[in-house]
Amino acid sequence: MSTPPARPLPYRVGFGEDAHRLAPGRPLVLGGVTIPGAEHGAVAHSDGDAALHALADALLSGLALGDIGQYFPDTAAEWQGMDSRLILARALALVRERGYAPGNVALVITLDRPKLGPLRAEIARSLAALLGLPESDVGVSFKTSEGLAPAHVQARATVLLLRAAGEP
Ligand SMILES: Nc1ccn([C@@H]2O[C@H](COP(=O)(O)O)[C@@H](O)[C@H]2O)c(=O)n1
Ligand SMILES: C[C@@]1(CO)OP(=O)(O)OP(=O)(O)OC[C@H]1O
Repeated sequence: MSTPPARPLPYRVGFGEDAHRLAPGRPLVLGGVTIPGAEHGAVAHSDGDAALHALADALLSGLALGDIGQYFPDTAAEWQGMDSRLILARALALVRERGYAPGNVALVITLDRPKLGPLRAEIARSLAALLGLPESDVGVSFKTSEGLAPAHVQARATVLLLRAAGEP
């Protein structure tokens, strides 16, 4: 996929989002964490981790590198049930190859149930490890849809990309 070389800006900002319908009898995975006791999980080709999909798209968008569907088509049998941590790792590699690295990230997950607040630290720790960031640079927020979309999980992410030291 040919993309024009990024201008060597010292900072770049990216934004991504993802949503999945929820259905009973499947796990709910968010930020690489399987949510204990969740009665509904994401309907998806992969493991349906909307938080990692939003973060991966945020990384890609900061350098105009398209979106995750271009790298992992949801029609390809090889990605059926895939661990979305591989998607985030690929987006991170593409960003790093171009001389950038995440500075900090902000993630909002919209989910009516279950309450994710008790898992905030675990989710932030998981994301920090996947991104190679301190937890203090990983902002994780939770919202409900106020009953508008109870069978739906959505995530939105913003990332600040920093030009790596020593890059020309
Ligand atoms: N799955 C969720 C959703 C929300 N929270 C917490 O509830 C607060 C209120 O959410 P509203 O959408 O009604 O504003 C929110 O600020 C979160 O702290 C949660 O823990 N898990
Ligand atoms: C992750 C991929 C590929 O399995 O599919 P889904 O798991 O359905 O997720 P979505 O964000 O709808 O599309 C992106 C695809 O790359």
